[in-house]
Amino acid sequence: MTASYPALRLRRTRAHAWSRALHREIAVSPADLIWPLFVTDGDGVEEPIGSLPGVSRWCVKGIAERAKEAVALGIPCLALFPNTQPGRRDPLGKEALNPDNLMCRAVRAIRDAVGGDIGVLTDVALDPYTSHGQDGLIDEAGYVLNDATAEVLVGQSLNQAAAGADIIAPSDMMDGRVGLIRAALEQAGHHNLQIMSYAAKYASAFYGPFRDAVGSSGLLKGDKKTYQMDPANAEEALREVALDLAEGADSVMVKPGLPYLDIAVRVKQRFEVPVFAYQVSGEYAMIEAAVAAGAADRDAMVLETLTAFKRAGCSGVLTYHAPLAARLMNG
Ligand SMILES: NCC(=O)CCC(=O)O
Ligand SMILES: [Mg+2]
Repeated sequence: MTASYPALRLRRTRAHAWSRALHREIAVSPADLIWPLFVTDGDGVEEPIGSLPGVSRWCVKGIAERAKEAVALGIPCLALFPNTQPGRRDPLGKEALNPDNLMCRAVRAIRDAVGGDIGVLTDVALDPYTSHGQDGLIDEAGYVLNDATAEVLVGQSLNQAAAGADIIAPSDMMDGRVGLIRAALEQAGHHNLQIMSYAAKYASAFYGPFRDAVGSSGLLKGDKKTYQMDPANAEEALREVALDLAEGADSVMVKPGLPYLDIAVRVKQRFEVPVFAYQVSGEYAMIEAAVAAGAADRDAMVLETLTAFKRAGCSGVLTYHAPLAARLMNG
């Protein structure tokens, strides 16, 4: 039984800042953020990414500096993505298995710089390493092979684990790979290594700037619709999540973010497990374009979108705005 107007006036609790603070249902903090970073070769290199204004690729040393910055800001985790040199890309993505590849060097540099003060999430998929830009191995027709790819992903995961990764994050959408990776990690003694699976990753138009950032956009022919999900499907996302949890994922991700908040809500309500969202490159670029057009207040928009993820039930958000957001939250 609830009162009705005028006994009930919902504006009463909104009348003062102190009261709004008192009645706020959720809060966002730097601890909710995962900061994605792009790694490139060289020494003292910072390469701005045209389609992601304000975001750069950093050399390994630069990544170590960003790790120190993240620790100072209270950001608990970094996500790494390599921009592999063209000469090191091949149809099989073999560079993913190189213990001295960009990703592994960056993990070790972060460890040297800040020890265990920050978590390092490493992306598992072959698109930054293949000469065709697909996330896995392809047949003559260009179809991405599931089981052959999953085998390479296991090797890639073990390679990242050996370098010191804290969270293995398979983003490839092959069936069955979480179980295979989990079994291999257990067998290798990595009992506490987390898996955050990109469980519901959609074949989205919002990934364009990311492909520029890792250098795969010019290589990719066709699309990724035979493995990433159809944006029309929600029930299928719940099946994807159920499968990855059964195979040993510790947490699951929904990607992209804002256009798929309904998926995040349904996953959280159904499974009651840690859910993360990836506010992807195209979402970042939309905010920056709106700001550049004089149509938006960046700080307010960034904080509002992060609040929305938290309200939807997400434990955290991968966002390129992480350092800005942390600064704003820290006041
Ligand atoms: N596997 C990571 C991504 O595909 C990121 C996409 C984006 O930020 O657009
Ligand atoms: Mg799946």
